[in-house]
This record gives sequence, structure tokens and C-alpha cells, in this order.
Amino acid sequence: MGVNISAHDMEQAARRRSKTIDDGLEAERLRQARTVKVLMLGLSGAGKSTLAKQVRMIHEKGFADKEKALYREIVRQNIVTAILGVLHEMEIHGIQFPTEELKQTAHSIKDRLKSSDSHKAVVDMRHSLAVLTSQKTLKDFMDTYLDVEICQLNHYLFRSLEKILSDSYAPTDYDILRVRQRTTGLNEILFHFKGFEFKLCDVDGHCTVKKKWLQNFENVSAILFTVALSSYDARSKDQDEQTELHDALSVFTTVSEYDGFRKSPIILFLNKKDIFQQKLKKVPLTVAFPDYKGTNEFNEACLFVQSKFESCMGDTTDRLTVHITNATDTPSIRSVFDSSLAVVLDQA
Ligand SMILES: Nc1nc2c(ncn2[C@@H]2O[C@H](COP(=O)(O)OP(=O)(O)OP(=O)(O)O)[C@@H](O)[C@H]2O)c(=O)[nH]1
Ligand SMILES: [Mg+2]
Repeated sequence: MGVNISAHDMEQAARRRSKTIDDGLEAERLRQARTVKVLMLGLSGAGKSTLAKQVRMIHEKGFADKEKALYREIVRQNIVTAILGVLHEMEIHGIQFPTEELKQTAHSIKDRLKSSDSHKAVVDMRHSLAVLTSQKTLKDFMDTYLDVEICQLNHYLFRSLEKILSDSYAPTDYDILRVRQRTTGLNEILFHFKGFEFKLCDVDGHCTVKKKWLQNFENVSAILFTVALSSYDARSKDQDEQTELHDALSVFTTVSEYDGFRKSPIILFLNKKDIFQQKLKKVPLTVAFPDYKGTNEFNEACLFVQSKFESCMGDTTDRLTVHITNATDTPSIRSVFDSSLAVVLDQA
């Protein structure tokens, strides 16, 4: 028996379909209108992803067990990188372990960790690694020769080495914040704040420096620009006699002058204040800014760097908010972030 559908029925069905689509589009438009998009920019290593992780911990549910298992491997890989880096630098500086036995241990650790199964080797060798990394020779070498930031991270990893390499190890939130893993491309984090949906776009540092790339993000609700204060003595990747902090200033100028961002408020996080504070005791700020006449006292140095960034914005500093941060410190980031988001909502 054939089905008899009249032209009237078909028209009704088409109308219903069209209405459903229109309703869906309207719901998406309303959702989009309530979604506040914040674009995170800054050079590689500035601390963008660390801040994004904080947001997940503070405003969402944090990290599920599956993700923690992935981080366990990343933390362990950070140990491999750290130990190979120290042994390499010791060799360059002609520093040796005091006994033949320790020299031999260092030699075999290096060989095994350079192999393709380093993730397994690092666990197998945990006892020798614990012996080697607790040696005074190695600790003194790090304190004397290594960059303050690398030194700080290595001490943290080596102190926790036996825990991290044990079978039952599950990374803590703090381990996840401390670990180094470069972002490739873009990560988007959705979270809720004061009844609004926020989308945080965490972009890898290499994209930040490509001006052409910025056009993908025109008219975002706000820019969160992160700078590593501690990069004032790191040699610039592009310009001789410049430092990474100069590179950050130049990218910041490009971003703040970019037409597509003219209406967006800019929140500047002068980050890694803890490393900056330690570094100032060893390395004067004049290595980056020979015209700096102040002391190497933390607050004065911060104000000077802040004024350098403010002057990049000419007479548009009214859309700038500045915070001096340590992205690994959850309680302080919670309050800085919430006040930053409130500023974004005010101006959205
Ligand atoms: N001590 C300290 N370490 C920090 C701070 N902020 C970030 N870090 C560490 O610095 C490293 C790099 O941070 P990321 O957040 O991965 O940097 P990023 O800006 O996302 O870098 P890319 O993904 O390469 O663009 C990580 O090991 C972090 O734990 C800080 O304020 N203090
Ligand atoms: Mg990142």
C-alpha cells in the first residue's frame, strides 16, 4: 500500500524543519553572545599554559585520572631532559664527580637515557639516579653555573625524584603546573565565571610572534599577554645584543598597535616574579637595559620593566591592566585572575 502525503503535509514538515534549524542557530547565537573570548599571547616559555592549567583547576574540575597518567610520563621525561642537560653542562665546564664509581654511574646513566626507551630506562635506573642527583658536586655545579630558572626546576625534580619514579606515582596539581611541555598550535579552555562562559585560547609562543596569525583572532573580548620577567638576561633568538625581554616588548608593541585588537582590553601578566627576584641578586637589570639607573631591588626593577611595557602603548594605556605574577602559585593566581575577568566583563 502506497503512502499518500499531500503537498500541504510536505510544506508543514519543511516549515517545522526550518524552524528547528532557526531555533538552533538562535540558541548558538545567544550562546556565542554570552561566550567571552580571551586570547593568551606571549613568547614561548612565558607561562601561558601554566595559567591556563590554573584556570582549569580553579574554575573547572581540574585534571581527570587519564590526563594525570599522561602528565606522569611528561614529568618523567622532564627528569630525563634535566639530568642529561646537567651532565652535558658539567662536561662542557670540565667538572667531574669525585670518585671513579660515580663517574662510571654518570656515564651509564647518560648512555641509557639517550636511548629511545628513555621512559623505561629512567624508571629502571631510579636508584642510581637518586644517588647521582644527591651528590654535592652536582648540586653545587647547578647553583654556580646554571640559569636560575633551570636550576630551580632541576632542584624540584631531583628532590622529588624517588616519588616521581615510583610505580604508584600520580602527579599532584603542583607537579602538573611545574612541568614543561611546549604547546603546539592552539588549546581552548572553556570555563564559567559569574554566569558567563569563557573561552581561553592558549596559543603557542611561536604563533604569537607571527603577525599574520593574529587576524584569526580579531575582536576578541580581551588579550592576556604574558611575559617572563626573568627573561631579561636570556639572549634573543633573533637579534644580537638583545634579550628575550626586548623581543617580548617588540611583540607587545605589535599586538597593542594591531587594528583588529584596538577595542580589546589588554591584561599584562609580568610573570615569573619568583625567578626574577632570585635572579636580580646575581644578574643586574642593566644587562638588558644599560640606561637603568635604579637598584636591583625587586619592586624598583618591576616598576621599571612595567614602565617599558606601558610606553609601548603610547596614549592607549587606559585599556591596559598590569599584574606581577607567579603562575605556579594557585592562591595568588586565583585572586589576580578573578579580578582580571571582572575587568573583562566590565568592558565587554
Ligand atoms: N618558577 C616559576 N615557573 C613558572 C612560572 N610560570 C611558568 N613557569 C614554568 O615555566 C615553564 C614554561 O611555562 P609554560 O606555561 O609551558 O609556557 P608557555 O608560555 O605556555 O610556552 P609555549 O607553550 O612554548 O608557548 C613551565 O615549566 C612552568 O612550570 C612562574 O611564575 N614561576
Ligand atoms: Mg604553552
